[in-house]
Amino acid sequence: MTDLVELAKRRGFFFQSSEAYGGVSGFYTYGPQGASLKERVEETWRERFALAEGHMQIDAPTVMPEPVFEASGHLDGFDDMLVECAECGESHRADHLIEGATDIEEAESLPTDEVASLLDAHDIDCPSCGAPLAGQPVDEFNLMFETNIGPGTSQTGYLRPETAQGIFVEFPRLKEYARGQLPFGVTQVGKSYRNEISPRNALVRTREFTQAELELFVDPDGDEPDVSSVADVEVTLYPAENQPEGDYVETTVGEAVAEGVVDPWVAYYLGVATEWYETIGVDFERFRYRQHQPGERAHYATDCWDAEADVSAPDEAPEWIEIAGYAYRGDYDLSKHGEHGTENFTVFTQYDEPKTVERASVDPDMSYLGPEFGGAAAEIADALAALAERDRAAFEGDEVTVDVDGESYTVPTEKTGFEFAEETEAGRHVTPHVVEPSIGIDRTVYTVLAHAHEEDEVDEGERTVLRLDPSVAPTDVAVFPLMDKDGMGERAHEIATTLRGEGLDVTYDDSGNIGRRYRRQDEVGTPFCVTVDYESVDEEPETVTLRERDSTDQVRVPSADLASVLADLRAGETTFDDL
Ligand SMILES: Nc1ncnc2c1ncn2[C@@H]1O[C@H](COP(=O)(O)OP(=O)(O)OP(=O)(O)O)[C@@H](O)[C@H]1O
Repeated sequence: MTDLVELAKRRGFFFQSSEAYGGVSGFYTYGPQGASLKERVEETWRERFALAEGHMQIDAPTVMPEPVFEASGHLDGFDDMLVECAECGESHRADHLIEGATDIEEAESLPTDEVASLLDAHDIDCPSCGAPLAGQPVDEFNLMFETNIGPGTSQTGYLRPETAQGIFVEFPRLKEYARGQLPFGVTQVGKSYRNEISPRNALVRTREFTQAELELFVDPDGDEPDVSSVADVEVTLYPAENQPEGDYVETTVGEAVAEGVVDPWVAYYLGVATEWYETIGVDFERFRYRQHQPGERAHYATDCWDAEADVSAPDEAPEWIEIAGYAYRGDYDLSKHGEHGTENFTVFTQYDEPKTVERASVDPDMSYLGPEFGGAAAEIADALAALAERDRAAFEGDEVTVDVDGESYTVPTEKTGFEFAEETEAGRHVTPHVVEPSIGIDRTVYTVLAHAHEEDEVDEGERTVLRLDPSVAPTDVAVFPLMDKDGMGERAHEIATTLRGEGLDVTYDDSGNIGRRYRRQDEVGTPFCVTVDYESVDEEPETVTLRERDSTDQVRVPSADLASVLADLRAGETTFDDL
């Protein structure tokens, strides 16, 4: 990681923020190259996950009030295990220390006291100063950043730990925009915040990061998805039962669905995602979808697969990081907001044909039931309502008997308010289930850089090159005058301006010898360089040298054709060899 992080800093991809004040860990600034690369990765995501799929996009606030996170479960449960070193005061993820020192894979799912005993039993030391951590308490630490909304402490708010809540909370309005038709999808790209105990590995674990999330709302009793458009997409799967040592399964999305290996909705998005990862230049030799172990999944999720990338440097041991999660989340999110919020989080789905349904009901209150019913009137009313729904015949006699907490109560039937009717229903209210592709943009950017990063030999000697796909490279083309004299500088400026006018991102560089300039562009991943030389200014019609980054091959191209040649090369409609 260090070579890449050093290159990223030197060439303006990313660097630690606020270094003038000593820096603060877990916060990174994207420099000129990185900001552009990140923006392009986000843009390609939007094109594939929102525009091509016909989904909505929203942009919700990053601060949300406390009740949102009470409902979502983050306030109670969004914790990591913290152990602090008594010697140096550094904080560490206790579960990560256990995983590093033992065969235990998901220490996160163990109780804190057990993790504390494991720290003792395995004589685990502080990674920062080497002092023993034995005897130190392990605590649950909530990862949300808390803030006050408005002056005083009147209202507590939190920085959102995931963009998803902004979508769930607005569901009652969003469903109107979708005209109440399921399935429909809502996307959002934006910042999320987690007060990570131990931020590390540059962009991989930060305290402020960008997520791109899609929440697809589906009818749990509706049709299965049509995966035909991505059925042939090849995927490398690492199913739960094959972990940790077993084989990967090389298959297609279509086969994975046919064989029941992946939930069909999740599989559809693994297909969409794979197409997207290909466009941004992820190396599939170092990429897999790993299924969550049952104990690792959130209790409400029925299937979840993480996209994982190996971001190790060449010749180093693999270093797998999670870059995204693709999950079937059931109705958990909307049910919770339905229970806590004041709006309706269900959707009315219309049947193809109206249906006749039987409705049986009882008096919902029954507070008139006297002391002989032990003050259990409300519970008796509930039990009778449930009985009416499942067994209408129980109300045919003069009395009806129900059990409440092991006690039997007999109520005169006329007092139950039992009613029965047949009704015609046009549809029903359902709480949609959620299918969620949740992508970390920063980890994706990091993967794209790690997979593009190479050292190779060219005529001019050893070089560092980023073989970035032209669709995400921060600069489309660099324009150089061979020397800034004899009109070459002026022509190069004019050509740069013309190309900018065509919508290309162009760098102009006239400093240092030409070899050095090529090398600089190779290091930031610029796919093509144009050089204006003596031949260019002397000959009619004017030609320039076009150099390709990966092969370092050069051809002469008429200046007048440059914009269209570059457009074709970027779109993959022509190759450099064809020129
Ligand atoms: N601290 C972070 N820094 C950068 N990206 C993050 C961070 N936490 C989460 N992400 C990104 O958001 C995505 C979805 O978030 P999710 O809640 O599934 O992550 P997670 O499983 O908690 O990640 P981890 O287990 O690595 O903490 C992740 O796949 C990752 O790409």
